[in-house]
Amino acid sequence: MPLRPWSRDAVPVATGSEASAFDRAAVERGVPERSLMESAGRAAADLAMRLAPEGPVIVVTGAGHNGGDGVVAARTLAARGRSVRIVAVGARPDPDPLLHGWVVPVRRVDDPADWPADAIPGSAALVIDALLGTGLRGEPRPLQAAAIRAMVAAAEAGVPVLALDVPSGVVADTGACPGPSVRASATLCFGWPKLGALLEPGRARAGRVVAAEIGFPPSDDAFGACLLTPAWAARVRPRRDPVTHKNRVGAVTVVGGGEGMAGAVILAARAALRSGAGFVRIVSDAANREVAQTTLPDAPFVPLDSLDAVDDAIARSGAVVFGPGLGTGEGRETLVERVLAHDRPAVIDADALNLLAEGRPFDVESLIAPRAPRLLTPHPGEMARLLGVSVAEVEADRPDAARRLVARSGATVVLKGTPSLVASAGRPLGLSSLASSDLAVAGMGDVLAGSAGAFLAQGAPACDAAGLALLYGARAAHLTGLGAGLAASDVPEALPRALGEDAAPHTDLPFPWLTLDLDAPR
Ligand SMILES: NC(=O)C1=CN([C@@H]2O[C@H](COP(=O)(O)OP(=O)(O)OC[C@H]3O[C@@H](n4cnc5c(N)ncnc54)[C@H](O)[C@@H]3O)[C@@H](O)[C@H]2O)[C@@H](O)CC1
Ligand SMILES: [K+]
Repeated sequence: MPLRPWSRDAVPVATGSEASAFDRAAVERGVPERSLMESAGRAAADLAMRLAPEGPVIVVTGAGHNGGDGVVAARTLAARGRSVRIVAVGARPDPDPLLHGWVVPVRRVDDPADWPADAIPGSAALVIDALLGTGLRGEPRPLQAAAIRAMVAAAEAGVPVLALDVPSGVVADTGACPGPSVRASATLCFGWPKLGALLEPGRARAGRVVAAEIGFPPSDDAFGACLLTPAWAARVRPRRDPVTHKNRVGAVTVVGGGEGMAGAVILAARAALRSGAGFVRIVSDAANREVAQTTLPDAPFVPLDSLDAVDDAIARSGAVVFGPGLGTGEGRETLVERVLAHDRPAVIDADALNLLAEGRPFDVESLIAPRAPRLLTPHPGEMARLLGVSVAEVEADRPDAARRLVARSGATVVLKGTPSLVASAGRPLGLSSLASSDLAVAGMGDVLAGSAGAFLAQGAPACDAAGLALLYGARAAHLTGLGAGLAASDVPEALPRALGEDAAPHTDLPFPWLTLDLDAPR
């Protein structure tokens, strides 16, 4: 199973506005706009020839620079002997100077009420969508909406669509689709992947996301987000010294599991062990002792009402995982106070978050300026409770919700979902590159919390621990080969294989300009 996505490291991700500001700054410092467009269009022609090695290509162009990229791609394909036609939507110069004198048939369409049915024939081998890029403002106007609908119809008839920079109709800042939007089989982003192609609903429209180096200056710290990839994980993950002992490689205490909820702590504890922790303790309801010790004899058991023993377990640990299956019944406040009084890196999950959301005994603001890193791992429902908003409001702007919880808590935040996000003060927003519907199964949150706890205990900063747990957990799930039949308890067993994989990320795209090759969502 080839390791995907391919990249050299984490990949900077630009919103449409950041990309436009960066474009302008590059041009102001003397980078010729035409040379950027030339590289963009030629990369598009390279990818088009790979996606459709033969047969006619239709390029749908708009009036802006996205359309210009499309004209360069059309001219390059024509110069390489391919049959290509432009469908020009809105004004472009005639003849277009970007054609460099090559003759490419152009069909102009100006009337939204009269979209020619044969403009995009079902016999086309590929449609290139160069209608709207980062310049889209508001809902596509009637003419552009008609062109988008024609491209959607072509996609539904089985013609592959290659979108340039962002599928037309998708807002490059947010992934929102205020009107009709193109369904691309692949999207080629110029310079950097656009945030809107990585966040839903834009992600589902973008298909495979490929990014190309086209001659921009370095982007150091210019953008607010980055894609966390397997190549990044392999670089930052903690590794054991050859000479060491069990307490030096990460001791974790998992605190959770009210009566009858032993499964959650066992999953988290097993995930911590399988993520490389050298010593894992379980603190849980006394009623769970037998099942915990039978299922996971490796982990010493401490009953959670023996508060002095709990203190002792935490004091001996490098990190705490607090909350899986905990329950929010009476008396839990004392435990919250006791556990969070420790100067220990902590993953705060599930019912520990629900207790904080109710201010029992204090709220997330009291976590600010902790002496040790805190990692909060809410799903959208828990996030909504913590912020006092609806789940719909969280889903409407997930990066904003994650950043707001960071501002309120001072902690690092993982907002689970597609994709899961990692937010931390002063760091770009991390997006997990390994989302899959296979992970939508009960107990995956417990596995994530346990795994993140293990990376924290091994010395990773909270944001790295979060990203590592997301990526290795998802990769482990993939390696099981169980698809939609995956159970959370399968994942810890596959974590060592994911962590031990020495395969380099793989791509079948042989282009020197390639900076990212990310599969379509499954
Ligand atoms: N400026 C640069 O340095 C580079 C820009 N590049 C390309 O340029 C694109 C951005 O170019 P532009 O800023 O010209 O913007 P676009 O080409 O994305 O869009 C602008 C055009 O869309 C129209 N438009 C905007 N909102 C609309 C709506 N709601 N309905 C219908 N039409 C609408 C505008 O009237 C204008 O004609 C990028 O996405 C990328 O493809 C690349 O060539 C790389 C270099
Ligand atoms: K486009």
